[in-house]
Amino acid sequence: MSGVILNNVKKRYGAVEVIKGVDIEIGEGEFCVFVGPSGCGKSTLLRMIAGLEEISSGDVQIGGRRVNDLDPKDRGAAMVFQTYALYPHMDVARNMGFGLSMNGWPRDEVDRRVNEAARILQLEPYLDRKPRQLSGGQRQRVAIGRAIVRDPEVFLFDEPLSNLDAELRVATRLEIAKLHGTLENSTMIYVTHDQVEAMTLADKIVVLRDGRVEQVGAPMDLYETPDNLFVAGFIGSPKMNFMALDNGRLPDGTAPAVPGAAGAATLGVRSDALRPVESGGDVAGEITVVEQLGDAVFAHFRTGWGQEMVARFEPGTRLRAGESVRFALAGRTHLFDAEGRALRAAAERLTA
Ligand SMILES: Nc1ncnc2c1ncn2[C@@H]1O[C@H](COP(=O)(O)OP(=O)(O)OP(=O)(O)O)[C@@H](O)[C@H]1O
Repeated sequence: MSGVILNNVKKRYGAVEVIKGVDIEIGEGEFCVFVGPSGCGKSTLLRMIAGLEEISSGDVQIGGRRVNDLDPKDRGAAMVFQTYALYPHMDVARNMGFGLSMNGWPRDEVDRRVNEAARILQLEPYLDRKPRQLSGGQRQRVAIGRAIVRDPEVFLFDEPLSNLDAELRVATRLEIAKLHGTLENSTMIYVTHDQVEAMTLADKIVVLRDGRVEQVGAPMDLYETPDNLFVAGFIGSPKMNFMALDNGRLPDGTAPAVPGAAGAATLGVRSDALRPVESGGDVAGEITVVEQLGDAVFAHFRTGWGQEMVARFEPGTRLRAGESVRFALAGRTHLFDAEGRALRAAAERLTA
């Protein structure tokens, strides 16, 4: 039993409340990602689980035990930080085993665990190198190794990829996903502001905003059925297109073919749910920028009422800035009320 439960957790710095009552249940072996914009409280929440920040009120449980008053080292959690903070004068093996040695573990057991972590992370060829002789990705693997040797119930990752360049970020992300597969039953909590990392790694995503949970769910549930405008706009790339509705009509007076639109304040549609048409359709505009990505073409266009939107075209489609385009809504559409809450009943598939 190594799940993590947060029960009405709050954090105050003086008079300022930065975590405003958070309830989350993370099952044993689950990979849970906290995602949200800068300053929403992701790191604070993770540090409260780790024991690096005091909990102002509420409970944190790890493996069924309330850990609020336990020292970080007694919580069964190991944290991997954004800056790997390796000891520059120690080789890789010493860096990984140092914490255990300091806690009086026998040499044989430290060596055994370091070798096992090095095997899992494919660091065996580098065990006697110093950190300066490693790439950024290898250094981050050593930092992860330092957590693995402790054999924790819960791994806590605080933006571990943000110091790596784009290519290494993808490679290390895949390694972390594999690691989760290898270390069966170990629960992982991972903080990022990058929704692509969240979508690709998580079993469960917790979307945070301003110290509160906006929605919890599996990646595709959040993508397909966001609870509100914030989650709809945050999850998915490119961002969902939003159009204001007035009595079911778009700002240019068009009534889009969406059941239930009359009661909604905002219509949301992803770039792949806009089907190009020669005439008629629901939305028209002029292309401003064309992005050729190889496996897709994204056309950014400006509608007659001056709104920037984006549509996905098939690979190889030839488009130019300045061209006029028209689209029918041809896929899942999302409707939101004036408070930004999803109106679920109307969010149904259309075959326009
Ligand atoms: N020691 C502190 N004293 C006062 N306010 C703090 C302190 N530490 C963090 N905060 C505030 O708490 C809020 C949450 O910070 P936190 O670092 O958890 O956000 P985050 O979501 O991890 O952001 P980022 O993605 O930028 O790291 C922020 O508004 C921050 O300014």
